[in-house]
Amino acid sequence: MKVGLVCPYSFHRPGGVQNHVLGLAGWLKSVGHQIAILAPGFPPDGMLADYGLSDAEFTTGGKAVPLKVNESVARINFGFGPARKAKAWLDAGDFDVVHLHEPIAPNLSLLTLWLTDRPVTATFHSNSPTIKSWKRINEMLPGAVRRLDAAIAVSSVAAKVAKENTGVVPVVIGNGLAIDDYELKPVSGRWRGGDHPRVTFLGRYNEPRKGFHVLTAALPLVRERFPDLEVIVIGHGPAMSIDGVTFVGGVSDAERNRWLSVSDVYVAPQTGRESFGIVLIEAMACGAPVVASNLSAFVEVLSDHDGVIGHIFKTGNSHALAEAIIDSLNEPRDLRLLRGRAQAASFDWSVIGPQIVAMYEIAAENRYLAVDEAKGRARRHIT
Ligand SMILES: Nc1nc2c(ncn2[C@@H]2O[C@H](COP(=O)(O)OP(=O)(O)O[C@H]3O[C@H](CO)[C@@H](O)[C@H](O)[C@@H]3O)[C@@H](O)[C@H]2O)c(=O)[nH]1
Repeated sequence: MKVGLVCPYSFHRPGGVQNHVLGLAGWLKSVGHQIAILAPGFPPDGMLADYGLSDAEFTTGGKAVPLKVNESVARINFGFGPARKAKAWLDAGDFDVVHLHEPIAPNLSLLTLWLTDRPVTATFHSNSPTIKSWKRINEMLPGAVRRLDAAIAVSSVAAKVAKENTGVVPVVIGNGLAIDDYELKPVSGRWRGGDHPRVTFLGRYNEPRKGFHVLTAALPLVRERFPDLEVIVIGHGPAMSIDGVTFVGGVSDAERNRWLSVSDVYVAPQTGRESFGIVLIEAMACGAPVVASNLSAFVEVLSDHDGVIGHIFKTGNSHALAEAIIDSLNEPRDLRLLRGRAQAASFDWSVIGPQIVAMYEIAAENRYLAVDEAKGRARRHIT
């Protein structure tokens, strides 16, 4: 199958949707499909190669501009320039299916949706309260969302938001990861990475919704019990200095996984609007015990047949977070290692990828039926 994937967010840095598109493209290619990616920005050196992709498989949709949305900064683009690029990419790609991500906002995915006559599958990633302007765009331009041939959401909460914003009822298929890229180190001593406990935070620490402030406020309480606690912060953001906290910056995926594999607790203190929580899966893949806020997407991702893996604390409450970290540090390090790893493996691309391909097949069938029906209507109109 020739698959064209569109990501509306700039590829200049890692992000949940970007990584999902890259991972999916890499897996599709590995099982024999032809892929092409269209997204704003330019991927940094090595980013495509890390996923087994070549430079020729990426086309830039132009420069992105930062826009405040969903308590985050989205780097997206829209307008005639990106539309021209999308049209040229569609013409050159001659795709069997076009897979758009987040095509409900004014962005490159929505432009591509307007421009293509091919079967379209969409994935909804967002968990933001209904955005009135988006809802209005979808009501004003019913051809846009109704044009989708198949729809996916990454979690139940993302499906609910998609339905509220567009009326579409998507099938839930989570984010994927390549489990073999994540290192699972055996536990040999009291602590996973040396002679003292280590807590790790991962993500855009300057974005309030990622909840880094909830963690920093919890640290003094945790240190009363574990004075030698080391705190590692992985992620892009402005220079910051906090006593006892090491900012390692934006690191490669391999380096990120290495830190996670020597962490005694991975803390996810996000305060809301998470649609899935790929970071939890990544941490569990590396064997890190998880302490996470009580967000519905997080609880869904952390739940296996025996209940919730790790510790959930009251969202935004630093005291509850401190207690959860202490409880987690007091448990044997290997308690949930294999259970977390098994949960992460259930999101391996070998599991998630075929479900997405099935949605491509549904999109092709639905498109065929829609075109056939339109032809029938035209014939009835003529006779
Ligand atoms: N290598 C590396 N990876 C990083 C770094 N910082 C973040 N990442 C990676 O970037 C990805 C996104 O992380 P988040 O910050 O948690 O997600 P988001 O961009 O807000 O994504 C949204 O969509 C995702 C996909 O559906 C959701 O999973 C997520 O909950 C959220 O709603 C994860 O794979 C994470 O490991 C870094 O410095 N280095």
